[in-house]
Amino acid sequence: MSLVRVLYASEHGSTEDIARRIAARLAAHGHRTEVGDIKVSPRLEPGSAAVVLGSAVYGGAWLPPAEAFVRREVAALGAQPVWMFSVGLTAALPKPLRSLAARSEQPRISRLVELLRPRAHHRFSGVIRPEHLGRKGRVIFRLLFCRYGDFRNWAEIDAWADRIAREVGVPGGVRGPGAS
Ligand SMILES: Cc1cc2nc3c(=O)[nH]c(=O)nc-3n(C[C@H](O)[C@H](O)[C@H](O)COP(=O)(O)O)c2cc1C
Repeated sequence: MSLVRVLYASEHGSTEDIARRIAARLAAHGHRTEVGDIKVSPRLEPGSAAVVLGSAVYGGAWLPPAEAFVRREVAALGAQPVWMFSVGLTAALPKPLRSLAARSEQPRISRLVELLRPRAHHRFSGVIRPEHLGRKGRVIFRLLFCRYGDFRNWAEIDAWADRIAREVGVPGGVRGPGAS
């Protein structure tokens, strides 16, 4: 059974949980998986047949270690199918802003997607708590009518992982940005 690496960068843990859930789901489909924290292991270990790569989004960008990882490992990643996911706060926004944010371009992340040309790039909602923000951030958050909470949609995450589980090992004719 070929190995699928699920690699993540997380600041407060919500992206790590999503990465572990994706890996568990892939394992449930019979794939061999390994989960890795990019901050701890900043190189792509050899031996995988596919990679699922995700980062929390801060200031419209992936966390610096995740961005650096993509740029450093672009050649090795290009030799195997890659799926990307970003974890942000779309669901924390008030309704009128939510769909706008979901559709809006995040240029720094788009550049990574263009570089890696993953089979898919998916944006998940994560977790936002008052203690994650400074005083100014909390004021802005309130002024924008944002909500604190855990907005992870596990059914959506499972469904995405299930699609990956089905596609791993299928020759890569569908390779392309495929942002969703
Ligand atoms: C200071 C700060 C800045 C953030 N900036 C963004 C952002 O630009 N875009 C976004 O979608 N989410 C943003 N978020 C939300 C985080 O991506 C979200 O809380 C995510 O779940 C964090 O993942 P982690 O728990 O793995 O660190 C921000 C959160 C904080 C605390």
